[in-house]
Amino acid sequence: MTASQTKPTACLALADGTVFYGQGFGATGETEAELCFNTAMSGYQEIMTDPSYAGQIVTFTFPHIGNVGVNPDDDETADPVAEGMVVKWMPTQSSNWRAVQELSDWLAARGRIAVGGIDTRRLTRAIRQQGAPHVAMAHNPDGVFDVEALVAKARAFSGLEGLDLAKGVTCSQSYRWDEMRWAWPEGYKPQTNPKHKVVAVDYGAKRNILRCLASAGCDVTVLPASASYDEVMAHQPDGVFLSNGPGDPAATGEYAVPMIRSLLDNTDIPVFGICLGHQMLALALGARTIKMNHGHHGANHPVKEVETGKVEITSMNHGFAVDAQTLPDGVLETHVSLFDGSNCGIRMADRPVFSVQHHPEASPGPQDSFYLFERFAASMAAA
Ligand SMILES: NC(=O)CC[C@H](N)C(=O)O
Repeated sequence: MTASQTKPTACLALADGTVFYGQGFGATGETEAELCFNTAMSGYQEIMTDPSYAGQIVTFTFPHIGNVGVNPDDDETADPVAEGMVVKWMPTQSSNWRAVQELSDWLAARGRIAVGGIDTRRLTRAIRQQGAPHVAMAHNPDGVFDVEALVAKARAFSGLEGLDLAKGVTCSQSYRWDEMRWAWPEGYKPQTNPKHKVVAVDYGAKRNILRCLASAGCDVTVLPASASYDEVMAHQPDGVFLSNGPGDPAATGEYAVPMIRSLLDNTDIPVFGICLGHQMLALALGARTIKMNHGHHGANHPVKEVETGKVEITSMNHGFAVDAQTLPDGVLETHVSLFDGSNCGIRMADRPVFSVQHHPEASPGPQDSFYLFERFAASMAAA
């Protein structure tokens, strides 16, 4: 029997009333969220555990999801933070020497709903056309759904605009990070003696970003998102790192921006930001952020470094973007997306203060962007 002939056990309702039926896996129950699509062909576990996906359900355009199972090493944080997943084919039994659990059991243990047997191509077209929709999703083994109630739930979902979700995924206390990357760009020598004291502000940091900082020679102390200027400076950092994270940058900026502004006004220490951290820095410098239609979520996004003309293939996950038109004098646009020309990087013209929209830590994805960590380390060495 194909999935379409089997009695549906999961239902996905879009706010416009479109309904998709499929086979549920993972946890049972209901959830509502914004729906996005991710085009990466690998890394589903890293995607599901990327804290930046809080408040979102991910549609995977690659059809074979779950086939390599899950393992504890690939988590970007302790639990999945994406609300749920939508896939084309039901996961088959996993086959990989690293797998310790099936995707479905892993999701069930973590309370995350998934649906398979969905026409993800049709769904992706709908997301592109209407912009990331608000949806409600239910998994019920009895196959009984109150579709009208689900559509109403989807309509009632507030959306991500105005939501500070970083406070829900940041660490509760400061901690040290010293684990290194496991794989290296060709010819790269890991820095085993940390030289630079770095405070990493955690808006929802992925572990592999912290590993990359450690591998570039940073002695990393991670602080909660709400850390004040005084709390940051108490660590006497050589540099400050601003992490990725979920939700609307303008909302998180309400408390993050004053800290970053104080840092820029009162010190000349290097600052490096990634994704939400990039947006925080841009806001602190006086630029604005905007909601994108359907965002960028994938592992093959070409980004051009303006100064060199060099193109890097990057990993992306963002639904908001820095509006390059609003960058003030003295702040340069350093990187642009070759998909749609949107801003992917900035730097202050006269100081080692810079940030990028993409995820240069390469998990998942290639290693083209690792130079950014080395650039941050070099700017601290030069300071
Ligand atoms: N990965 C991120 O840090 C995402 C940043 C922000 N939440 C956005 O959606 O644009």
